[in-house]
Order: sequence, then C-alpha cells, then structure tokens
Amino acid sequence: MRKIIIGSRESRLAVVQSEMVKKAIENSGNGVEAEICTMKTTGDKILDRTLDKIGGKGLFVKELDKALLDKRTDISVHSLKDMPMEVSEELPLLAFSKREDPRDVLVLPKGTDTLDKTKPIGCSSLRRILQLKELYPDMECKSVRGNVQTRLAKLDSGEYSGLILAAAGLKRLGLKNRISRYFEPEEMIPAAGQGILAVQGRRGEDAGYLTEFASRESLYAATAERAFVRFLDGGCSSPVAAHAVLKGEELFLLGLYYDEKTGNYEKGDKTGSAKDAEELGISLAKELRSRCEKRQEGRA
Ligand SMILES: NCc1[nH]cc(CCC(=O)O)c1CC(=O)O
Repeated sequence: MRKIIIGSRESRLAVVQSEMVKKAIENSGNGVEAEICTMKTTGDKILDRTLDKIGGKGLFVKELDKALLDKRTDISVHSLKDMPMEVSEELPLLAFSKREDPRDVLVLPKGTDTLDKTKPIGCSSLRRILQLKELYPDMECKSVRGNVQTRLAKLDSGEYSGLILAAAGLKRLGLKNRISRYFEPEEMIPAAGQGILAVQGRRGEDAGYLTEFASRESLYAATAERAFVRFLDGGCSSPVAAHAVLKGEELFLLGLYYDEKTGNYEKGDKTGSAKDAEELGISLAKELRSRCEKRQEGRA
C-alpha cells in the first residue's frame, strides 16, 4: 500500500487540519495510507514579536518546505491564509479543501457577555485592526500572538476585552461555543484563503489521491483572492484582504486595498467569470489602487 507522509506544524489546529486531510486521503478509495509528521516552525518558536517584524508568513512554512525537498514528507498541509503569495515551482499547491466558515469572529473572556471598554481588543493583524476601527471606533487594539489556545488563555486571564479570531480555526478545534459575534465578510473582509486548507507537494509526482478532496469552488476563490493580494504585493505585513464567493459560474470578489504611504484604504467588489479568477483579482486590485490614488490627489 502506498503511504503518504504528511508534514504539519505541531499546533493543535495544524494537527486537526492534517488529520482532516489524512482521513480524506484514506477514504478516497485510492488504497493510500497516510501518516502525520509534526514539526516546529520558526513562526511557532518566536512569540514575543509580531509577524510583520520578524519576516511574515514564510516563517510558518520554511521547515515544512525543507522536509518536502528532503523527501522526509510527501505533502504539507497548511492554512491557505498562512501561505506566502509566491510558492516555489518545485513545491506547488496541489489541492484546496472545501472552505470552512470564512468569517472573523469576536470572542469574549469566559463568563462575560459584553466588551469591557477599559481593556484592548486582542487583534493579531493590521487587516483586522483597520476594519475593527470602523466597527468599534472607541476601542483600543493590542497585538496578540501565539496559537489559538494560547490566545484564548491570555483572553481568559483578563488581559483583553475580547479577541478577533477566524471562525474556521475555532470550529475545527471544537470551540464554536466561544464565538460571541460573527462579522460578515462585508463588515470585516477576511484574509485571502481564510478557511481553506492547502495541500502542497513536490512537482511532477502523482497526487491522484487528492482528487476527491480538492474543491473546485475553493480553487477559483483562492485564485482570485491570491491574485488580488499578489498584485498589491501584500504578502506579509500589508493589511490587504480579499474574499471571493462562487455563484454559479460567476465569482464575486470583495477586496480591501491599503496604501502604506498615506494610511488610506479602499474597499470594493467586482464580479466576473470564474474561469478568469486571476484576471478578476488583478482587475479589482487595480481599480481599488487607482481609487485610493485619486482620493489622495483630491486631498492634496
Ligand atoms: N494566523 C493563524 C491562523 N491561520 C489560520 C487560522 C484559522 C484557520 C483558517 O483560516 O483556515 C488561524 C487562526 C486565526 O486567525 O484565528
């Protein structure tokens, strides 16, 4: 029997996600067995600085990439939103999972049911901070790092009035009951790829065992969202956000563009043919960037 070794980060969420892929592979009827091999990544080791300061998303994937290249593993399972926009040709993304709930949510400390205005909201990305300012203009935001359980522990110990997290991670961890409020994608545009798992592998190897697992809808959405972010070069620290939904053969894309020089941002949407997902992402990116520039000229 063919055995596939799955490389995974060692956080609970990463392991749960890898187990989902393992099950899907083993149940695909291709006679393939799978085993999970966990490893600590640089991003998991450095917890006292924000990601923007230490080098961005790449830090969560370097060790996993190395294991693939050394053939210690056959595939890696990632949260797509943690993947850099450029992936090496040697290690292509082979499949995207069906999308779990893509929304961001508010979590309150255990035993409370309102936001304590005297404490900051724990918020780990500029994307969330920016959009949260619109929803709660009077609230402070403070950075919070660490895996989901670590962040929840900091919340429950009284450091924060609330936390913004992805619904997908909480639901996969069986922590749905901690969610106090869902933000619709229009209120808080999710990160590109939020809720989707990506399976990465070596170029040129047969990955037919992933056919059933792979979602066509996620492929289209991921392509448009990632093209939007890639075009705007928002790989690591820029608070760009993008979220696409497939409706029939059309893709509806929401995006947020942030201009680091001026601090201005624009939100907008565009619909196009799903077949042209990449072009849709680029075209919305151009439109929002030019709107942002025009607004700036108008001010100057
Ligand atoms: N950056 C950490 C991370 N990467 C993926 C998820 C959630 C799962 C997903 O989006 O698929 C999370 C936690 C969070 O942002 O709350």
